[in-house]
Amino acid sequence: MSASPYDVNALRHAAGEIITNVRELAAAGWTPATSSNFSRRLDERHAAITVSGRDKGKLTENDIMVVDWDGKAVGSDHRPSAETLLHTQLYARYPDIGCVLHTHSQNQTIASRLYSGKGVVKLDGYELLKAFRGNETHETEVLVPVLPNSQDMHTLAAQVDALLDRQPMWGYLIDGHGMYAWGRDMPEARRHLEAFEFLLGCELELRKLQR
Ligand SMILES: CSC[C@@H](O)[C@@H](O)C(=O)COP(=O)(O)O
Ligand SMILES: [Zn+2]
Repeated sequence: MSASPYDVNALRHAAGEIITNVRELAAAGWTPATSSNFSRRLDERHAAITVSGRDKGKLTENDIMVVDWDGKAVGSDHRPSAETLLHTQLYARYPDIGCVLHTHSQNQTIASRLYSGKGVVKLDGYELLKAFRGNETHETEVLVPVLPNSQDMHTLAAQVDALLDRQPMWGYLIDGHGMYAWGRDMPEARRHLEAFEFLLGCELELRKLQR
């Protein structure tokens, strides 16, 4: 029997981490109707990612599989997330990225609709901006790009790459779709995702009050 191309213990650990964290994100209502997908880097060529179409609130080890940077399944007959390329492009580009989270919360979806014309949500002056790695003061701004939605992941991935060529970022919105956020590991990716969610919620509430 040939050896596995990835560390099976690393997979087990990554799967446990995804399952625990995603259960909490799902309980918050951020993964409705089987939407959303989640991944964790295993090594310099492989990531653990959710199987396509599964109920993200009820994940088990069977719902997590391995892919390479081309988005191809490794050692599994399951179909990886339809949006696998949006995860693997980040791992391939940044060796220090260890976790990518994609959710469909109501705040993320509504903000993506409201700001798709501008193509960006500007977050500035919030203390919570310090939740993003590298920020040490509220006196800064974080720009959250809003990309047009597409069912063609190569098109979306090319747009993300073009953005990353211009500016460092920890996440983006897709119009009418949801949010991608990432970090060096699960706690950091989750902190970034939660900060985006909170701050987008603030912007939406402010818009209502300012009407
Ligand atoms: C159930 S509609 C949402 C999907 O089209 C997609 O955007 C999504 O987030 C989940 O796709 P999946 O293939 O399960 O990873
Ligand atoms: Zn999605």
